[in-house]
Amino acid sequence: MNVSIVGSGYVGTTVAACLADLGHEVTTIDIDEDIVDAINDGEAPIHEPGLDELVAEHGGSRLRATTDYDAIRDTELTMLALPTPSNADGSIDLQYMEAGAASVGEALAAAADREEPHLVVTKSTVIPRTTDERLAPRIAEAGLERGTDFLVASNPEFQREGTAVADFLNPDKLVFGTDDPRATATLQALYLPLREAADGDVPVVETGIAEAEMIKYANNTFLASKVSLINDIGNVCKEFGVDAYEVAEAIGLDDRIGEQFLRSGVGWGGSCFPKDTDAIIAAAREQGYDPAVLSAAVALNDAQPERLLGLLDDHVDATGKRIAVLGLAFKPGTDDIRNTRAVPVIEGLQERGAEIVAYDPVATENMREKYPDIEYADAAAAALEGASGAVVVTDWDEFAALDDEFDAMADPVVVDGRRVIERRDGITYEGLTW
Ligand SMILES: NC(=O)C1=CN([C@@H]2O[C@H](COP(=O)(O)OP(=O)(O)OC[C@H]3O[C@@H](n4cnc5c(N)ncnc54)[C@H](O)[C@@H]3O)[C@@H](O)[C@H]2O)C=CC1
Ligand SMILES: O=C(O)[C@H]1O[C@H](OP(=O)(O)OP(=O)(O)OC[C@H]2O[C@@H](n3ccc(=O)[nH]c3=O)[C@H](O)[C@@H]2O)[C@H](O)[C@@H](O)[C@@H]1O
Repeated sequence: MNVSIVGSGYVGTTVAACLADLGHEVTTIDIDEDIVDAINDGEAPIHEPGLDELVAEHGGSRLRATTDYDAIRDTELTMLALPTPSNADGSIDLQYMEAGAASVGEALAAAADREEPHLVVTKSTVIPRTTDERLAPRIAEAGLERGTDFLVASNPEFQREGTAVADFLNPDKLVFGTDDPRATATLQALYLPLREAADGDVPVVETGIAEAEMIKYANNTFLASKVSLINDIGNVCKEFGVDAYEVAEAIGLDDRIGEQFLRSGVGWGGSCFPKDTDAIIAAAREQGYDPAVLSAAVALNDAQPERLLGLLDDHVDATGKRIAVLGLAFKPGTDDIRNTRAVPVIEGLQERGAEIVAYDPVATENMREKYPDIEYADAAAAALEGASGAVVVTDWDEFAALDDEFDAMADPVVVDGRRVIERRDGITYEGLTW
């Protein structure tokens, strides 16, 4: 199948490379010429395990990139994988989606007759009814008729950063939100090679467009709330001196609860959980409903970094003291610092007048751009040397191996926000929820 994908970022590039690997002819369209050149040269523009190999194999052949929207005319289906950031009030900013949809419409309108309507698929995460009410009208503006010239659908993406390729190729489910059997048939054909190559059966959810859009928010906000709930329970555990990780392991054995996403600590960050939770809360409020549990999940998440620092305060007055921050990325395996819990931790330490020395195996340069004035160490050991306290923000494996390095601290107080460090003799250890 000939496929085009508008927006060649984390999602667009991963999906494009995987679809090319499954045998489709794929063209990505991006306004960023560096991204376009990289893909055509066989180089992945972003870092994801397994992506370099796929782009090296298919880039410039079955996988191409361009800045020219006219390329979509030669394809049967266009996915929109454009950013959906937050406005200042947390609501969704649809400017990129609307601009992309309008450009797709213009490109399609300039083409001569086509036998079948072109399918435009919303891959990005958008509020229910966006595809119908905000995107389809922008496509039609160029003089096209929905149903005759084009169809729309929603096919949300559930891949995670750091495992995006593996997640896309072996998804827990595929969601096809459509209002026309021709759109469903096209999506079925698109994903047939994936389903044939996947390790097991891949359930397909055929549903309406708004339902598909909502499934994505429900998925992300459920997981974010699950982490907030275990953090809430973990905070209670801490009050009683109970180990929240032992509790989580036991409750995770109940199939109705499930063992995943029960790691309590300093909270959730990243490019999507915070933005998507804020966006669906804002959209619900606009409809006149205030989602109490989701709002509480956000409030609890916002409070965890200060609880972490409160435990540090119990042992050290950080004013004028050297404090090590171990981990800056929003989760291990990535250099992404978007909405990382390290930001409120750093700001809380700055308010206390601490002298911060930060370390992360890969995210230092990104954090340096945001906070150029704090000190960055090139190893965890160097960050700990002479420090009067250390806080652990990201669960990098390498922190679990730290041992003698704590001996070099001026005052060996370790407050662990991710349960990576074992309690041991010679350090004053506080776990956030254990
Ligand atoms: N990053 C992730 O792991 C996941 C993201 N999502 C959702 O997917 C959507 C896209 O996210 P990312 O891929 O992370 O964004 P991104 O920011 O990495 O990529 C977006 C790309 O669109 C390009 N672009 C912007 N305006 C354009 C235009 N008018 N025409 C052509 N290209 C344009 C940008 O240059 C950029 O390369 C969002 O809605 C996000 O919530 C969903 C699942 C996972
Ligand atoms: O919409 C998206 O962009 C994606 O958002 C998340 O993926 P991602 O943000 O890459 O990372 P996760 O592994 O979900 O972790 C999110 C945050 O939750 C935290 N977390 C996760 C699990 C846990 O048990 N405890 C916990 O604190 C992580 O440290 C991290 O800060 C979802 O898991 C994906 O399904 C979704 O496609």
